[in-house]
Amino acid sequence: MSSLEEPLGFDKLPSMSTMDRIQRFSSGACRPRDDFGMGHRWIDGRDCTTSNSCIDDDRSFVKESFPWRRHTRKLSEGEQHLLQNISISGRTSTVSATLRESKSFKGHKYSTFSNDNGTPHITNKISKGIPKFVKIVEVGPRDGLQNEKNIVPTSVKVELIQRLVSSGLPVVEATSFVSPKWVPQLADAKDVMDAVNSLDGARLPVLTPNLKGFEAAVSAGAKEVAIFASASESFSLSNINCTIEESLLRYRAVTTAAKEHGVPVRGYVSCVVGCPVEGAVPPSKVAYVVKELYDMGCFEISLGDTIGIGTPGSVVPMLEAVMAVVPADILAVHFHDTYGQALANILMSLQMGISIVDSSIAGLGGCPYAKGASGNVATEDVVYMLNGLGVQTNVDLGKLIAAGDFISKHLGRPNGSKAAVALNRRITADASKI
Ligand SMILES: CC(C)(COP(=O)([O-])OP(=O)([O-])OC[C@H]1O[C@@H](n2cnc3c(N)ncnc32)[C@H](O)[C@@H]1OP(=O)([O-])[O-])[C@@H](O)C(=O)NCCC(=O)NCCSC(=O)C[C@@](C)(O)CC(=O)[O-]
Repeated sequence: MSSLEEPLGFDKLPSMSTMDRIQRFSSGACRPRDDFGMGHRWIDGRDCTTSNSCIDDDRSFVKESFPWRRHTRKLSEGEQHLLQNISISGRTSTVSATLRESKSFKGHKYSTFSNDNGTPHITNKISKGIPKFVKIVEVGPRDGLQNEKNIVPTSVKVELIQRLVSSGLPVVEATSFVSPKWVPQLADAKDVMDAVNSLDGARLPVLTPNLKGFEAAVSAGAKEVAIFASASESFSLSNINCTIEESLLRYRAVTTAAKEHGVPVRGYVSCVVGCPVEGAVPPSKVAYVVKELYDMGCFEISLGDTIGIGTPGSVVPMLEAVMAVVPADILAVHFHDTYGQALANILMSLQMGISIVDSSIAGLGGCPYAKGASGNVATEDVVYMLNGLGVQTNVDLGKLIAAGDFISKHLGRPNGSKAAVALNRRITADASKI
């Protein structure tokens, strides 16, 4: 497939049905860890043995993990109550007293999906396995801006980074030390780093495509770097002008130098489900590149759906293949939202044990070498969803929205976050009970 027209589905991927895969990875579907030769960290809060059973004996959950199966059994009184209140037929959901509001934003409220009156089963089944804390890696100042045609002044980039850091984000990717001929927008990387180096409260990694970039980054004061490989040969060539194997060779040089300097290295793998040129990318290829980056010492590896083409149907087998070769807790997911699938993919990834999510303020972004791909999932939308799930991020949504408005205003376009737009317009006044 050479266009972005069709979503990748299981028909393009080997064996095992969607249901089987998803259920296998639901927190309730404990599996023998010997299958994958890994520890059991990936199943959050549950201790699973090699006999495919869980110590907390939640076998019923294995059968009943997902809502589409609910109709096969009799609902409890509480469950019926909840379902009645979540009216699918209505235009807006009317979840009422069963849900408790818990957060406020700019004087109006938005809720956390927290259930307190006799409907624990459904909620537990959906949220079990989802981590209590998710680390958000903000990529807006780098991934978000790299594709902007008009050069954004350094002072605006710096203010954006300051605002993002002050919102509580633990990691803000600041810029890239790449060739200015390839990405002119980030030619001011050194100046940006000079201005933000002294900021406290967040790590500020930068992208480095080779040793030259790494050395420039370190001299500019970067304390963490990221290398970026691809699971697609074509994308590797168009993005960094070398094959996958050549890139791994370069990155080995970078990770070796980084070890000497005591600089942590994050790894990226692009095109983890699809490539704009090659179409579907086999999960085994993604797993291969991930393992290479892991073995060369990357402390964290981000899986990039560069063109935003993935659905839970293609993301699950990809994660399955990757989790077979590296531990889930070093993995991050990085979804572009071209097809509006990013939040669904994130939710599924969380249910599979991922606890690090990349996102971009106001949904900015797109790769200059992946034409047609839109921005990353908006950080505001991710935080809104996680708040709703009761997952901690330590991010102040109000400050985040202000940061998104700031950069959107500068770029002269509407904020790409739906949550930000809704909360700004206060159109959620009534929906705040949802
Ligand atoms: C990798 C290169 C440099 C190869 O580019 P090249 O042209 O093959 O490099 P070269 O080694 O032949 O050198 C050519 C010139 O570039 C210079 N050069 C060489 N390296 C650097 C450097 N680090 N910084 C500054 N200058 C550099 C070098 O000094 C030389 O300068 P000249 O002698 O012509 O004056 C180039 O292809 C490049 O910079 N690519 C980066 C492209 C990019 O940033 N793409 C967006 C990244 S986003 C992404 O990958 C996806 C991600 C991470 O977001 C996740 C996802 O969504 O999937």
